[in-house]
Amino acid sequence: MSAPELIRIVSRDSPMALAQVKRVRAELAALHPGTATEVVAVKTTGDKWMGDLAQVEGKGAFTKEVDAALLSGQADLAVHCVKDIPADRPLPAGTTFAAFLRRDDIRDALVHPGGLTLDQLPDGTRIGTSSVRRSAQLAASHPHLQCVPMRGNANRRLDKLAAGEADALLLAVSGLERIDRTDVITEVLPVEVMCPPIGAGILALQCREGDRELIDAISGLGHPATHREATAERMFLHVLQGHCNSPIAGYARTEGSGEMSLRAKVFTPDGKVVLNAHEWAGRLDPATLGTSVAVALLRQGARELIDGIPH
Ligand SMILES: NCc1[nH]cc(CCC(=O)O)c1CC(=O)O
Repeated sequence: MSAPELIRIVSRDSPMALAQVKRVRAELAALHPGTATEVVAVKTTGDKWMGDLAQVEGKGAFTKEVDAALLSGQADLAVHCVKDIPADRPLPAGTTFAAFLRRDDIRDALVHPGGLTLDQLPDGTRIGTSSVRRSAQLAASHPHLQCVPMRGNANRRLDKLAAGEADALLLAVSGLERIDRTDVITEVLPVEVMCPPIGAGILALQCREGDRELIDAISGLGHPATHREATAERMFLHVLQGHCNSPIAGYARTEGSGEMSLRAKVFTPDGKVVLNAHEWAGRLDPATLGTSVAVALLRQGARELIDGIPH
């Protein structure tokens, strides 16, 4: 198989994003030993702005500058967390997903410097999170805890925790693995306790549409089950027209039998209303499964819940 001599990889410049690029380079080196890679690191609006994401057109705050580097030809390949790619609009015109890497852990973890688990946290414990998905689920299951807004990349949040801005954090296990900080995890929360976001733990490799040789070379890094899961989850979010601050959670899972199911939830921010849906793919293709689960939630009133949150 022929592969380009040089691939310029663009990504955010956070420690987590750069670790993701390192994985991509390692997988590329194994598959195409003759191909050199270069890293183009960019700061995104989402990294620079520490206020409410909705105020900086939240959708795409972590992807806009990366996409621009790809489209302008400054780079050839973009690495994104699927979780951060808006699903309520198409990918930027002229770009396409060339591969989804094998999925990492999809769960969230509790980080509590005192070593407590979620059920052991005392009344009024301040959990640093700006995620409506996390705060709604916590409000439902642990109403005695208090969420305080916290943004910034995972390393910065750990610094803020150490500085006393919160008593505990919820962070993605996969993210902590990538920055090599699983040592701070005091409890990995089962998906039944904290339903993950759409696209959790998946890295997408995005190229320019016309770049045939590169797309062919990259597609060898793709993981088929992850690709199906990402497709089902993103179609689900697309049909719901979820936004960056949506009270939406869900995950597709491929069982040992090879069959995939998609479970999803929509909440009110106070966690008092939780809509649930779970369907098996059966003969449905992944995108149709995503549509079907979204429609099931829309029938239960999901539209009102999603639109009820400012964005
Ligand atoms: N919001 C930032 C972000 N985007 C993706 C991940 C985790 C890694 C992933 O799911 O791919 C994180 C950190 C977190 O939520 O703790």
